[in-house]
Amino acid sequence: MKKIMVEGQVGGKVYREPFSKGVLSRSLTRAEMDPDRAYTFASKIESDLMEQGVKVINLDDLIVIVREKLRGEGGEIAEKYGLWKRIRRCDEPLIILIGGSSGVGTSSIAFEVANRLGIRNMISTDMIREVMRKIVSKELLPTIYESSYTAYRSLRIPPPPELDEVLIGFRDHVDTVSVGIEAVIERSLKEGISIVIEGVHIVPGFISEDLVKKHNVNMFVLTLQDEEVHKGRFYSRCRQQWARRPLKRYMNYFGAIRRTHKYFESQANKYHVPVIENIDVTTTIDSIIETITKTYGSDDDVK
Ligand SMILES: Nc1ncnc2c1ncn2[C@@H]1O[C@H](COP(=O)(O)OP(=O)(O)OP(=O)(O)O)[C@@H](O)[C@H]1O
Ligand SMILES: O=C(O)[C@@H](CO)OP(=O)(O)O
Repeated sequence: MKKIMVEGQVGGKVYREPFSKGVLSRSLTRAEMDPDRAYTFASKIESDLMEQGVKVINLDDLIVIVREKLRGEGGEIAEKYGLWKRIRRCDEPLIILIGGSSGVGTSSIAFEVANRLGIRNMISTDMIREVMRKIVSKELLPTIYESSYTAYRSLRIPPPPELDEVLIGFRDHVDTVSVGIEAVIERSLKEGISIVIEGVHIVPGFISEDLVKKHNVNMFVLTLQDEEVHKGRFYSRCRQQWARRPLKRYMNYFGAIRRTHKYFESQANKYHVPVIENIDVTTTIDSIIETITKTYGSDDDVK
């Protein structure tokens, strides 16, 4: 039996490729459909098209057929599938910035959001900091050789006693790493690459306004009001086999980390950045997706 061909366009050039149940089911699993059900659903789509004698189907028409069939099986997956498709087909890249004090869950949430939206690029600000450490000397920028919550220890000029030295150090540290973050955002925008950037250095007010005001650049701050829950996150992470960062260090500096946490909240409020209490992963993800959906419209907005 001859395969159905799917016809699309890339850069104005028409291409054709065989209909693949695997490709379609992967899109459906991103909309949180169970993998087995997704493959069965994709097989049904293929057999329906074959019964209708379809030889070539346009990609846009295929997406409409899938979405209509999903609506018949429950709206939530249809909506998530529609959002993902809109993001993938949008000309502009989606840049998502997820900040928050150490341990609130920025890495974990960033990974989940990237997966849900089918965004293949993700980078932590820790990694950006690591690169910057190779480029500048400790003498020139001593605070980036520290953690964000210990940067005060390397301030070249100790702050006046009336100021909070932890925050002065944190600001100096973040301000420097923000230069690297802006470079990643600018490159992503120039190359049209959607990306998720996460970490303690994503602080409202430290990244250029010209970048964060763009409608396809979305910043979020994660918080944890309950200090015991926050502490628990360090226990949970340090229990994981791959964890290399010592629990004792975070506990020793937990007071400083909480001061940066408070600073995140005040900066987010000052710059009107959405603050999400990261108690439950699914709720956090849904909250981020809901905000982004406003950028990309809902299913009904699409023709
Ligand atoms: N909503 C959540 N519910 C339960 N556990 C969570 C949640 N979010 C993250 N965690 C867990 O909390 C721990 C810390 O999360 P994560 O490493 O993402 O924090 P982080 O903010 O990236 O910390 P750092 O910036 O120091 O790397 C991990 O073990 C993670 O699995
Ligand atoms: O600087 C920090 O706050 C954390 C962020 O992950 O990095 P580290 O504790 O590994 O220095």
